Amino acid sequence: MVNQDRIHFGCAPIAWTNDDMPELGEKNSFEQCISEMALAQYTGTEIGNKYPKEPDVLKRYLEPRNLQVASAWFSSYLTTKPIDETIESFIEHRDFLHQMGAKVIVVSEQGHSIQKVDTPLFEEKPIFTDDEWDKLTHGLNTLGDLANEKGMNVVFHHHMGTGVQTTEEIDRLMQNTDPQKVFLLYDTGHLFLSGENLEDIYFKYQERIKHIHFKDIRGNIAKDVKENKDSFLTGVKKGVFTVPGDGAIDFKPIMKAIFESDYRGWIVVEAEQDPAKANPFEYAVKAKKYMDDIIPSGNPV
Ligand SMILES: O=C1C[C@@H](O)[C@H](O)[C@@H](O)C1=O
Ligand SMILES: [Co+2]
Repeated sequence: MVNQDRIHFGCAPIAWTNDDMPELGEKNSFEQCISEMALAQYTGTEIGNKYPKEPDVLKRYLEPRNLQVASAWFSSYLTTKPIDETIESFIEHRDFLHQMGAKVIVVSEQGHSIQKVDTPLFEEKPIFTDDEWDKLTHGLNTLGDLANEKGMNVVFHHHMGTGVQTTEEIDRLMQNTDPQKVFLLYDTGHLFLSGENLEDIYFKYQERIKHIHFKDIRGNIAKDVKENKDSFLTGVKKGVFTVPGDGAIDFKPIMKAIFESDYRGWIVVEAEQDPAKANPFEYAVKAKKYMDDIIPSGNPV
């Protein structure tokens, strides 16, 4: 199978409107967002808070623009709340994504997360206890079973400011979950900002990686965020994240590794920054051009 049939490029709405900080891009409309993604030659999207909630309505907007739903974020609280609460909201989310034709469900553990809290990102990340790790890994296996019921997969999102951020934490999560039930989302921006080795992690988990987020890091701003003890969201507002090709990450070896592996699925450009400073359409176009340029030769997309 040629790569154009197995690897697809999507774009996340977070560059137009940021669900964590609705004041960023509040005037950008849903239709502007999806029309600009399509114009920039993406064929998939994730879901933002301005998207219609009813599958039939959303399909009516996406189909004429040749956009599919790649996935959508789900916050689990397996370490801090009764599992039944997570299961109930997960099933609703799973069924919506299933109706939209998505194959993977992005799950991030938000128990003790400082992602949305005004706390120094590099000093205060949570560290799970052994008991919390057990709750998390057992709970994820349960969510994995629920996803598999619909022919879908859970892809776990390691994330800055959460209990699963570093290589050691990703290793522990992968080792203690069932490889048939829990897969990995590979997010370049979070790995780089955390100081992890991107290629090592790709090679180690290539069989379990079923969804990819591409974002780049502005090195000077990352340094500033660290020195100023800024929070995650302050870092975003300062512009720590940008699109692939615009920052410090070398995406060429990563793209090569992805195309030479058996990866099938989406590469979603997900670069949250202030749309008033970084025009989302211009950055989406720039990212697509950069990615097309670095696809290893012999793999037209
Ligand atoms: O996948 C993601 C979804 C966002 O809400 C999150 O904060 C971002 O950093 C991310 O990687
Ligand atoms: Co991400």
